[in-house]
Amino acid sequence: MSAPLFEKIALVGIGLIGSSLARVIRRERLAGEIAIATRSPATLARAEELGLGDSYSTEAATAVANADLVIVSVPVGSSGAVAAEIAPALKPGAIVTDVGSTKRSVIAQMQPLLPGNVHFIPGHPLAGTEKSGPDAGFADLFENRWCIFTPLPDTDPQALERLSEFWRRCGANIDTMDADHHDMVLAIVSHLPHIIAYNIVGTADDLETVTKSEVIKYSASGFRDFTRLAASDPTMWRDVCLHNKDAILEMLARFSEDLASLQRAIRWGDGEKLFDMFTRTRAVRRSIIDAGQEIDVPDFGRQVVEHPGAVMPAAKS
Ligand SMILES: NC(=O)C1=CN([C@@H]2O[C@H](COP(=O)(O)OP(=O)(O)OC[C@H]3O[C@@H](n4cnc5c(N)ncnc54)[C@H](O)[C@@H]3O)[C@@H](O)[C@H]2O)C=CC1
Ligand SMILES: O=C(O)C(=O)Cc1ccc(O)cc1
Repeated sequence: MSAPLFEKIALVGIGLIGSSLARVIRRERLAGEIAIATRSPATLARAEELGLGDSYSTEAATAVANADLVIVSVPVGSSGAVAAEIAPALKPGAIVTDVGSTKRSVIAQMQPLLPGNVHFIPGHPLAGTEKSGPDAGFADLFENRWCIFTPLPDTDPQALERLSEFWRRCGANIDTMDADHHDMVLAIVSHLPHIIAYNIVGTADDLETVTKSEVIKYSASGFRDFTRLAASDPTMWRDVCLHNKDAILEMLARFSEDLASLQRAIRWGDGEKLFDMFTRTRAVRRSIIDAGQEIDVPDFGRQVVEHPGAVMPAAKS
């Protein structure tokens, strides 16, 4: 049997993403040892019950000691606190990465605190569900999904290749881009859809006295799709909104302008404009499906994977 890719992997945070990693690392034998740390004793106990690792601690510093690869999978607003905790305990030469949904803020929080003798490579697997916690993870989560790295100017190519190989063995396809570009692309393909979902479900909930329980009774599949996204973890999405503020506000401004234009077309009975727009958007979905980007999502029908290249607005000049 060949040697594992890493002697010891430490997982800091063992929710949906951390526990999916634990499961695929075990299945693919990517580590000689899996050390798990998470802040909450109840979550840690559950991870142990599920047998996700080989050692367990509420102290991140304990888990990362002697680890060759450290993967931080916590809400992006906690990245700095985790970096401060692990910094003194990291092994020289270790690779430290994260999975956060925003990259500029994570880099700003972590990089200044990490020692210069480790390889910090920010990452983001574009794979997830609306669920959270250690029970929600599954080993196939990253299968045929993108993992984006936003390397820093001095990132060691060999460390990047080693981390890329790790994610490929987890089933992912690799892409690299700079952090600002990542944050803008993700704002439109992932952050705005969630914000729009939270908003529409909130509006429907506010109308509940008018509609009585009809929102639940008659919820057609369109509304149900929004409720799935709007059921996503509140802490995680609060942090995404606060930590990708600029890009999200820019995309929201564009979105609001386009919505006003749609509103005007409806008010003035401009059927041609509505038809043309709906025809254009139908083609976007077609091209995503043709690119092989449609996947199964556990217990919720079909979902279209966000692909960074698909709907990028023109760059600001
Ligand atoms: N949920 C999703 O679909 C995806 C999430 N992400 C990113 O992955 C990261 C983790 O998300 P999930 O696994 O979904 O969240 P989760 O809520 O399922 O798990 C978060 C874990 O972090 C732990 N934690 C929180 N603060 C901590 C701290 N200071 N020290 C140690 N542990 C701490 C929690 O106890 C929990 O185990 C987030 O940054 C999120 O943006 C990335 C891709 C998809
Ligand atoms: O559940 C869904 O549809 C998602 O879009 C999951 C997701 C959430 C956050 C990410 O940064 C990446 C993927």
